[in-house]
Amino acid sequence: MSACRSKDRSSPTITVTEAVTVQSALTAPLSAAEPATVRERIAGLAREASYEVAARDARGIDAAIARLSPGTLVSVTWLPLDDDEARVLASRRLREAGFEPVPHIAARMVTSDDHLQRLLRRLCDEAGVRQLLVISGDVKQASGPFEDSAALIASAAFAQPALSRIWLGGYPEGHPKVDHATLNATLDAKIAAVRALGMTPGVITQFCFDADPILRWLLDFRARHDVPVRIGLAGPAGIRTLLRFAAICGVGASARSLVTRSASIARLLVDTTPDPIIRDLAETAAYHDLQPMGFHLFPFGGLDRTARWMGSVAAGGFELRASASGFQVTE
Ligand SMILES: NC(=O)C1=CN([C@@H]2O[C@H](COP(=O)(O)OP(=O)(O)OC[C@H]3O[C@@H](n4cnc5c(N)ncnc54)[C@H](O)[C@@H]3O)[C@@H](O)[C@H]2O)C=CC1
Ligand SMILES: Nc1nc(=O)c2c([nH]1)NC[C@@H]1CN(c3ccc(C(=O)N[C@@H](CCC(=O)O)C(=O)O)cc3)CN21
Repeated sequence: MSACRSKDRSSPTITVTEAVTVQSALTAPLSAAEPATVRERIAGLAREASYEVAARDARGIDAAIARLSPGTLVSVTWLPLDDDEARVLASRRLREAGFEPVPHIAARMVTSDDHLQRLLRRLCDEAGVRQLLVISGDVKQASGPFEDSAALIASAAFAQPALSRIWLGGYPEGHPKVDHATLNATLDAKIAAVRALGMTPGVITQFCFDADPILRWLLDFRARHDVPVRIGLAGPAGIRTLLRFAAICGVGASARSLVTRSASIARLLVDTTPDPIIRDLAETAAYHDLQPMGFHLFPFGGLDRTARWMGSVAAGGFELRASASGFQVTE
């Protein structure tokens, strides 16, 4: 499919024919012979899963070490109340246990050039960090010279020889404070800037509770870039927890659909897993062209529980049950 092969061309537009072809492929049902393909895709995305943990979440880091395969990418969330010591220690523990730590750097919360230089040096030298995720940070005003992720990438301190891959944020449902055009333009510019430094870009998408915006976002992104994309999903958690985090993180419409989908009040007491999203993603006829690399799990219900659940999905420990609306994935 040509929309995907047009690697990183400068124009973000795709032709109407390409758009229509991919659009119908997104929604086209798979033929009867394809549950095996769906199963294979789901297990593949689960095997490639990465996880997020808060720097001070010692239990989450313990669970990562106990449950995940060495080499797994574990990103370390930048929370405003954490200090650099906690960020370096979390990454170091993960590296020493054989994982690939990916600390987040929130541009607006870095106080000076010197702060960035010291933090990046420590992460690379003391914690063996080779990959970072850069974001602006959820504050109105920058506390130092870095207004957004692009400013971090452009800084002198960023050119650490140890850094090989830089992850950027993708927003399938947009962002409450930043319009679509700006998100796309800044993402394209960041990808180019990362490449200009000789580093490899990648995208991790914001969690979302509906496959449709994810597929549409990927379709649009693939028309411009051949860059690895990890699909952000919230791990299994109670619906109240998911709604609370959705509000904190500015995840809108799909979170409201979570409530609609929970038909009875009793459902509020049951954990919500991203099963239907996973199924919808894997059933997409355009799957091959959209090239998702793997899932990125935000384990709001705890890393241990999320890792156990993903592990069982990766091992094929789920059933694909034909139903009126498609296949049900159950543990
Ligand atoms: N994806 C994730 O896991 C996380 C995302 N975020 C937030 O998502 C937002 C999206 O941008 P990034 O991926 O960081 O890309 P970015 O740093 O390239 O910012 C994209 C554009 O949005 C503007 N912008 C960023 N935050 C803003 C805000 N709060 N209000 C108004 N304009 C803003 C920036 O100046 C820039 O022009 C940021 O506010 C970021 O802090 C925060 C924490 C985690
Ligand atoms: N726009 C935006 N802002 C964010 O802060 C944000 C996103 N997006 N996308 C997802 C990540 C993941 N985030 C988080 C935030 C908090 C914890 C966390 O574990 N916090 C507390 C518990 C807080 C609670 O339960 O209320 C902790 O113990 O560290 C984890 C991931 C924040 N994130």
